Amino acid sequence: MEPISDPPFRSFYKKLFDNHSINGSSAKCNEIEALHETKECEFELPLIDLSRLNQDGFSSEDCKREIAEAAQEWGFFQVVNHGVSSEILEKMRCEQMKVFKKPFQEKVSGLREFDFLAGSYRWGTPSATCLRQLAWSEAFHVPLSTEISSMAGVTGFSITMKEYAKIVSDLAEKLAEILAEKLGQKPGFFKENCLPSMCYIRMSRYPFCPISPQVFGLMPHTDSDFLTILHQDHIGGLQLLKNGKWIAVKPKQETLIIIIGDLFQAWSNDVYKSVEHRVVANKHFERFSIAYFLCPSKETVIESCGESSTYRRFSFGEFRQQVQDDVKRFGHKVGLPRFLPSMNHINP
Ligand SMILES: O=C(O)CCC(=O)C(=O)O
Ligand SMILES: [Fe+2]
Repeated sequence: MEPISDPPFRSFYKKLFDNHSINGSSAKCNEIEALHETKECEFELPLIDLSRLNQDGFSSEDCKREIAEAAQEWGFFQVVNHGVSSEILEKMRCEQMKVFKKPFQEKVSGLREFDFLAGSYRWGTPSATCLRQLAWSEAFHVPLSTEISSMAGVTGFSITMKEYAKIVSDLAEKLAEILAEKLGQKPGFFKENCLPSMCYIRMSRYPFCPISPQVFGLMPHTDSDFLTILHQDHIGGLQLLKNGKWIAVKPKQETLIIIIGDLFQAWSNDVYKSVEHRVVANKHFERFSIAYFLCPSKETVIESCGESSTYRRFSFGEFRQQVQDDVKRFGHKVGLPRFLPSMNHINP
C-alpha cells in the first residue's frame, strides 16, 4: 500500500504497468531506453568558491572566469560560499517535508493553510504512454508572482519561502550578470528582464520507488529558463549528460548546483550549454530538492547577444508555448532545435 500522502502511481497508471508486464516495453520506449541507457560514470563536477567574488580584483576575476568556463564546458557546476545560509536551506527543507506529508487529496485540491501553493501541484507524467516516460515524483511549481506573504494564509512556510526566494534571486541575478559580462555584454539585461516576480520555485519530492530503475524520478530534460539554482538533499540521483555519458552529481553539503538553461544557450549563441539532466529514483529512500528558475517576462525577446545567431528570435512566451505543444504532440519536449531556422517545419 502506498502511504496516503503518496500519489497513487500504481492505480492511476495501471495501464502502463499492465502493458509493461505483458509486452516488456513498446518500440518507442525501447528507442528512449537506447538513447538514455548509456553507462553512468563518476566525474568531479566543477566546484566554485564564490567568496572570491568579494576579494581583490585578481581573485574575483579568476572566479568569474571559472564560472564562465564551467557554463561553457559543462553547463552545470556547483558553488560554495554562495550566501544562502545552511539555516535557511534547512528551514525550507523542513517546511517542504511538512507540505508533502499532507494527504494526496489535499495536495491535489489545494492546501487551505498554504494559499500560495494553490494550483501548483504536479505529479507523475500525464502524457506518458509507457512506464519509461512516467516520472516517479511530485512537485509544487510556484510562480513567484503570487504575492506569497501578502496572501490570506500567512504561515511560517510563506515567510521562509519569501526569504529563500529573495536570497536565491539575488544569487541568480549575480551569476547571470557575470556570465553576460564574460560574453562582453553590458550589465543590466537580467536586472531589467528577469524580475524576481517572473521566476519560479519548484519543490520536488521523489518517493522511494520499488521498481527503480524501470522508471525515472524525473525524465531527461533541459531547463527552459536562463539558469536554475538547485538544492538537493543527501540522497543523490541527479545525473547529467556529458559526451554521451550520464554523470552522477554527488550530493555535497552546503553546495548549490547551477544549471544553464535553454534561454542562456540561445542568448549566448551556443557558448553556454543547456545540458540534459534527469533524476534516477531511489529504491529505498525518498529524496527532496528545491529549484529556482531564473525566467524573463513572457514578452521578452530572446536572440543572440552577439552578431550572428544560430536560432531565430523568439519570445519566452512563444518558447514555452512551443514546449507545451510539442509535449502534447510528441510526448516530449523538443526545445531549442525547434528554433533553428531549418527546423521550423520538420517533425522531430
Ligand atoms: O530534483 C532534481 O535534482 C532536479 C530537478 C530538475 O531538474 C527540475 O526541476 O528541472
Ligand atoms: Fe531540470
